Amino acid sequence: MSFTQRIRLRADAIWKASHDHPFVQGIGNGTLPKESFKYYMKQDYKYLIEYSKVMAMGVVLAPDLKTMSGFATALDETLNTEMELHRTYAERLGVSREELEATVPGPVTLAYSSAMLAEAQKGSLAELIASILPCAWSYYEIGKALAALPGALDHEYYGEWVRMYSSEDFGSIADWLIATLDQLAESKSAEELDRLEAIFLNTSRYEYMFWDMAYKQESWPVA
Ligand SMILES: Cc1ncc(CO)c(N)n1
Repeated sequence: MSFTQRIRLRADAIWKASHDHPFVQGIGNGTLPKESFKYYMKQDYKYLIEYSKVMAMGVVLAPDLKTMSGFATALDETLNTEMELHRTYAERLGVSREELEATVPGPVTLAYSSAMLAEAQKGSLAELIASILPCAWSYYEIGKALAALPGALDHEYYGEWVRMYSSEDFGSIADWLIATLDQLAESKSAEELDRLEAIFLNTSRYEYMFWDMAYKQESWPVA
């Protein structure tokens, strides 16, 4: 079993909880309230700005040109393809570009972004990838699972979201991160692998919390 298969298995209960979350299921069967989706899109836009910075740090930490290029591709895909989805939905929701960019990050958005940035700043590429892998990988799994539900891909409102995250272009980034982490893991000690697993489990938990935050449109308890 590869290292990433091992940590994916350890995170299985968390990933299953995300998959079963009413927010995720609501995108798949079209019943998600638009207000929750609007809140999510705005928060996710802010999250993706920080996620992009982490990938840019991947370019800096990369040991060779091929790896630099992989992070540059992932960065471009996020800033110019994935975030374009958010900009398109914002327009449909009547949210201006200014309002979108001025979104105040909620508690989970801030905690999750900060956790990724902190791992990236420690200077090890493996830690950086372990922290962002649940993001790319779990969305691709969710995208594919929802795409298999009848009508989800063609849904007039949420179909575009499902098409984005089930797409091969999106999945190829997850596959590349998986392969890169497995390669880096080969030269790590057992202690270092445990540490990578702990990072992966933590950001997997944040993925669940992000869905839950969006469903509840949770904001700071004191404004
Ligand atoms: C919170 C979150 N995790 C993962 C992705 C996938 O890029 C996303 N857009 N948002």
